[in-house]
Amino acid sequence: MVTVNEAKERIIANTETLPAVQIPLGEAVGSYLAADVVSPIALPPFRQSSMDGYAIVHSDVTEAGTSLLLAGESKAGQVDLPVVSAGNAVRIFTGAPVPEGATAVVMQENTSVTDGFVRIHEFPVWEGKNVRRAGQQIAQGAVALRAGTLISPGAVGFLKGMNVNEVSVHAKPRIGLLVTGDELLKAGEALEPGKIYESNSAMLQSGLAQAGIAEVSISYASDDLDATIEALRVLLEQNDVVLASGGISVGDYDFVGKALEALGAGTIFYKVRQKPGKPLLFGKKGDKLVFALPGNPASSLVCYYEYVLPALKKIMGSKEPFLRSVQLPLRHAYRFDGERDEFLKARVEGGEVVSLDGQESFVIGSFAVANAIIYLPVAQNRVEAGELVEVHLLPL
Ligand SMILES: Nc1nc2c(c(=O)[nH]1)N[C@H]1C(S)=C(S)[C@@H](COP(=O)(O)OP(=O)(O)OC[C@H]3O[C@@H](n4cnc5c(N)ncnc54)[C@H](O)[C@@H]3O)O[C@H]1N2
Ligand code: MOO
Repeated sequence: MVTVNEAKERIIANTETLPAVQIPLGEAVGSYLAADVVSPIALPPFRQSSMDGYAIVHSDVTEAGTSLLLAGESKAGQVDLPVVSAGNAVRIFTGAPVPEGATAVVMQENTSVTDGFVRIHEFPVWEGKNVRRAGQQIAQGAVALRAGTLISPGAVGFLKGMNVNEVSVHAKPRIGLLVTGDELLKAGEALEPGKIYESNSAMLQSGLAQAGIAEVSISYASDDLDATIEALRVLLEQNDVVLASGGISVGDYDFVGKALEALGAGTIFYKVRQKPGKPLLFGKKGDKLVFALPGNPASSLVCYYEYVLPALKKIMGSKEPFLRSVQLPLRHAYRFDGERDEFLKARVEGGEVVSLDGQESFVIGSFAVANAIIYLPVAQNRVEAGELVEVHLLPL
């Protein structure tokens, strides 16, 4: 049995980031950059107006009410531009090039036009007002995004704007998922005595999809040693990471541990001093990782968020693989006995956190409405209302 921290350390120490692959930017959301991206151009590429109004020489405006001669126009995309000289103003629009000679733009709401003259109703107008400098967002040749950055929609917009259409990201792991349990029914089958509907595979697959891993091979094995060995053998051959659900405790029909042993997978740890999820096993066969997740749905999902997801994020190149952790006051007092650290399904609401009803490991309904997990080490087993606790935010 290892502690929570030791389990996390061993996982990170035994997890390698996958090599880089070049992919179209349009497919990169959810991937992590494998190399710094250097901007091939300055952004903006030229001086731009940030307002619809008039481009002027700022020092011409000596008082509110100064009149300037209207001398041409610059609209977005225009190539041939007038030059702005002292005493003149050029009509200009948002995003349009600021003509040579102009040092500021006055928004049109602060002007009035009569007989070919523009009256400026503001004072002072400083140099650079309403003008976006060339390279103000990023200079040509500067690092736009660092290796390890998650490609988000914002990152896609940023890179597209500099005409970067392909990126070097870390490859995503191929995941194999083994579902065990003779009591499990597939979707649509009629409910029978002693049976339940299988839900862990879809739950884990949704978590993986949210982490940007769409392809998961799922196998099912009956509660039988040979069937479990064969299914795991194939999954280990064809994937980078294998997850197994159920069959990892001490019952007579729990075969996942024995099957991994028979396949020569080394155990890096078995059992974590935690509730739920105690019987978690983490092992390795060559460079393939195996997580045997306890079958209880809430145990399975806690282990997924706290251990599997960080491993997968490190494999994909994330430099911050664990759930974001914050300290928040607990709304209610909470006590527990026993020797295991606790992970509580929780909701962060209005600057505090509340633990939800239904903390048993077979209860998944509380997870369905949770947005966080509270982590309470044994040393903090008597928490008063308002006391700070460690909260891990779910990636929702
Ligand atoms: N004598 C002991 N018994 C148990 C111990 C122990 O230390 N000594 N540990 C308990 C703990 S803690 C957990 S957690 C479970 C883990 O058991 P397994 O990983 O072997 O899981 P199963 O027995 O196969 O299933 C447990 C539970 O979850 C349901 N289940 C399983 N798979 C699915 C699925 N795909 N979808 C939905 N539900 C699933 C299953 O029907 C069981 O109710 O062991 C305790 N026992
Ligand atoms: O660890 Mo089990 O998940 O307590 O029920």
